[in-house]
Parts: sequence; C-alpha cells; structure tokens
Amino acid sequence: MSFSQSLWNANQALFQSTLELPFNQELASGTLSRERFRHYMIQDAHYLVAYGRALAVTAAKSDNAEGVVQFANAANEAVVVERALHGGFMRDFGVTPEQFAATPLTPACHHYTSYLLATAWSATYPVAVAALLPCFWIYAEVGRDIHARSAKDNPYQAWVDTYASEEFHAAVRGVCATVDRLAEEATEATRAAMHAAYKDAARLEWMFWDSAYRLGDWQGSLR
Ligand SMILES: Cc1ncc(CO)c(N)n1
Repeated sequence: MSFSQSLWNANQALFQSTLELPFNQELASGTLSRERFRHYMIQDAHYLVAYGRALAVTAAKSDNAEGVVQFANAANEAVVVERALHGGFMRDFGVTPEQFAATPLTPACHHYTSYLLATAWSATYPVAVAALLPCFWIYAEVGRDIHARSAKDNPYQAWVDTYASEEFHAAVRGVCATVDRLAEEATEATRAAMHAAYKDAARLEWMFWDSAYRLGDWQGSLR
C-alpha cells in the first residue's frame, strides 16, 4: 500500500463523519441556508489566502524544481479561486468587499490557518506537505461525493463542480505522488510526523465545516 493510501485509511472514519456533517448533507441537497453558505464563503476566502501563503512557503522548501513548480502553482491556484469566490458567489450572496474586509476570521478559521502557516514555516518539507494534503484530498473526495448526489438546480453547484473537477483531482494525485516519494526517502520518525500532521489538518477540515454550520464566532466580549 502506498504511504498516501495509509494516511487515507488511518483517517477513514473521520472522513466518513465529514461527509455526514449537516453542512455537507445540506450542500448536496441544496437546502443549506444562504446565511450559512455566506458565512462559510467569507471564511473560506480568508482561508484561501493563508493557504496560498502556506503553499508558497512549502514551495520554497522543496528539495527539487518540480516541487517548486507544483506548490507555487497550487499557491497561485488558491488565490485565483479566492478571487473567483469574490467575483461570483460573494456578489450573488450580497457580500461587498468592505463587508468581507470587516469580517474577522472565526476561531475555527484562525485555528486552521494558524496551524497551516506555523507548520509550513517551522516543519520540514515532508511534514509541511503532509499537513497540506488533506486540504486537497478531502475537498476533492467531498466534492465528488456531493457531485454524485447533488440536487437538480443546486444553488451551490458551482462550488461542487470546482472540487469534483478532473483538474482538482489531478492536483490531488500530484500531491499524493510527492508525499509517497518523500515518505519513501524519510526516516520512521518523519513518517510518524507526517501521519500526525495529516491527521491534525483532517480534523481542522472537519471543524471548519462544523463551525460554518453553527455560524461559529468568538464569544461575547472576545468579538
Ligand atoms: C477549508 C478549506 N480547505 C480546503 C480547500 C480546498 O482548496 C478550501 N477551499 N477550504
């Protein structure tokens, strides 16, 4: 079994519970409230910029030229997607650039982006790549799962199509191939750290959707 498959298998139950989250169930049926999607979209736009930064730092750590291209391209793509959100969904859902700028990161978004940035800056290249893999892989598999059962005239179809697309899945295969190569060359301790990083990020993916459904925010005077 490949190392990336062992990462997937170790977190299979968590993935199943991610698919079953009310946010994703209602995204598939098209019944998710506009308020919840709007909340998610603003947080995801914040997320994507930090994710782009983490990818760019990881690109700089790559041990070969292919990795620089792979992760610098992914950084570019994250910001392009973020701009598409602003240009399309944000407009459709009535979020102005001023409202976006005035909306701070929620605890879940702050936690996830801080984790990715701290890992990208401080961890070794193989561990940084392992921390980034769930962002690709879980979104691609959630996208495919929802695509397969998405309601007709789903208002969120453009979101579903982005992550179910062959282009996005090709990027996932590329990151899995890099993870597999790095794991092969790594020590047992590094492989264990890669497993831990993957799991941390997979749990934060779950929390991000859960928080969006709850319209998660800072409590009381922390706001
Ligand atoms: C929270 C989160 N994780 C991963 C992706 C995929 O790029 C995304 N858009 N948002």
